[in-house]
Formats: sequence, structure tokens, C-alpha cells
Amino acid sequence: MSNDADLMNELHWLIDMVQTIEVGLVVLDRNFNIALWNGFMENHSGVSPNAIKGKNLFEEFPELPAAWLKKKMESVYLLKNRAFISWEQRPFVFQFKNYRPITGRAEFMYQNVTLLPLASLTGQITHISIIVYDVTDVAVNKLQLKNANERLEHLSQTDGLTQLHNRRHWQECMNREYERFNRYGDPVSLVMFDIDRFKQVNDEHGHVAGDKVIQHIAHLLSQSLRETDCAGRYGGEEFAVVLTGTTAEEAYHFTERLREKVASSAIQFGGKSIQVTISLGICGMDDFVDNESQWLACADQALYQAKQQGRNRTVIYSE
Ligand SMILES: Nc1nc2c(ncn2[C@@H]2O[C@H](COP(=O)(O)OP(=O)(O)OP(=O)(O)O)[C@@H](O)[C@H]2O)c(=O)[nH]1
Repeated sequence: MSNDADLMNELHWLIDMVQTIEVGLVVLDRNFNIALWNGFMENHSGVSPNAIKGKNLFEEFPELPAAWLKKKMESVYLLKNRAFISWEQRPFVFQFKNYRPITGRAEFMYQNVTLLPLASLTGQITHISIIVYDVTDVAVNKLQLKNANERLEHLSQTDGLTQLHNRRHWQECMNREYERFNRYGDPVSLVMFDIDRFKQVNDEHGHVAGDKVIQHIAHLLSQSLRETDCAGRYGGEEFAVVLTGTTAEEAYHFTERLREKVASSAIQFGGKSIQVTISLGICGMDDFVDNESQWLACADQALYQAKQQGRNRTVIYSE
């Protein structure tokens, strides 16, 4: 007798716990009709167990991904094995609001979901249990960390003044393109350029104006680039660009367009209009280039010649 009472108590406690546990519990029959709907599900959906028992899950919640979820459940029936749905795969199955104070910024509850086959006394799988875990805290923390890491990575690769690649990152990009040329032999050109008589700009208008000029030129450069090109601020007023899939002659069209854009534009600063020009050197990848440093040195030499020949021009390196 006391054994029976123990069992009854145990059952009673279990039912109580199922109702109050901070985990969603749903039991469905073969036709996806609801046999059990616990307190967690009630609290978050606003639908009471009495109101929903016996009703079809997908008719009551038309926003559920029915085709996808049914396919998952069919495989649980077929394989008699549990299935897991992680928030990283699908942020939620049930569209519940997030009420957590700490992760209040999340618009919905992130969920991990387990689909569990439930056997009858004869051992047949007649029902399926959906177990819903609220993992909003974990998900939000992980997403924030990922976001912060991405921002840090971006910062470590970017020049603060121009938002172009910084020198180190640009160099990595140039090395990659050099390797790609060695492997596939596609044309690629390197351009080095700098602002003419920039010292005068600083001396006449001040350093802040000089910074504005650098930003302006970086802006014109960014506008002229293709997605695959790689542009960086190499030094103070010196820029470097790798133009992929581009011969030296094609690069010349690019640099002349950029040069003309710079020469025909003006920067307004402190009530004054500042005009500058740039000089550019191109080194197309060719047999005479033995390594990355030489590639860079040749472009730099072409830039030097452009300065020597009177500035505001492009020179293509030739041996
Ligand atoms: N405003 C500003 N000036 C910079 C920055 N980096 C370098 N400079 C200045 O750029 C000037 C470069 O001068 P130079 O190397 O003599 O060359 P230049 O006057 O441009 O003359 P050429 O290159 O021969 O046409 C120096 O005065 C540097 O102080 C920067 O980030 N901001």
C-alpha cells in the first residue's frame, strides 16, 4: 500500500515538475495533434493546455516551418532516434518573445530543440516529444562575442584615417595576389601613388586640412575600385593598389581616370579651396618580377620617375 502511495506521489511530483519546469514540453501524436502542452509553452504562447489539447499543432501555429519540421519528425519516427535543432542552425522553432532582463535586446527567444520518439507500452513509436530549451543568454553572448571579434579584426586591418587597408593587411593581400599569379598566371598589376607636393599643403593649410585631402583621395580611389581590387594606405600620403585581372596597359586607364578625377576636384577647408594632383607608378606582373619585394620596388621606381618627369602623371615600369 505504501509502495502505491509512493508511486502516486512520484507521479504527482513529476506532473508538477513537467508543468513548472523552465523547458518547453509538447507531446504530439502521429497526426501532429497535441497531447501535452506544459506551463512553459502556455506562458510563452499565451495558449493554455486545455485550449489546445487535441488540436493540430500546425493549424494552431501556422507560422511554424511545417514542411521542414514534419520532415524532421518523420525521420524521428522512422529511425526511432532523437533529433536536435540548434539555434545556430535555426534561431527558433516557436516564435516566442524574449522576456529575459539581461538579454533584453534579443527580439525573440533563441531555442535549442530536441525531438524525442515516445514509445507506447507495446514498444511502438506512437508519439513524439518536442523539448524546447530557451538558450537566449548563450546565443546573445556568443553573437556579441562574434560581432566584437569581427569588429576587432576589421580594426586591426583598417587604416583609421582613410578606412582603406592598413599597410600590413595590404601587404598580405599583395602577397596573396602574387601567389595567385604564380599558380594561375592571370594578369595583375601593382600601382603605387602619392600626393604631389603634399608638404606644401600641410605648410599652407595645416595638418588637419592635409588629413582631409588624404581622406578625399582615399574616397575617390574607393569609388574607382572593383570588388576584387585591394587598396591600402601604404604610408603617410602614399597609396598602393593591386588590380586583379589587369594588365599594365589596362591599369594605365585606371590610373589616368583616377589622376584626372583628383586633378579636377577640390577640397573645401576653412573657407579655402585646396587642389592637389597625384603621381602614379605601375608595375604589371611580368617575367622580370622574381618576388613580392621586387614587384613593389618596380612600382615605386615608376612612381619616382613620374615625380622626376614633372608629377601629375602615370609611368609604367619597364626594364
Ligand atoms: N596631414 C598629414 N600629413 C602627412 C601624413 N603623413 C605624412 N604627411 C606629410 O606628408 C608630407 C610628405 O612630404 P614629402 O615626402 O616631402 O613629399 P611631397 O611634399 O608630397 O613632395 P613630392 O612627393 O615630391 O611631390 C610630409 O610633410 C609629411 O609630414 C598624414 O597622415 N597627415
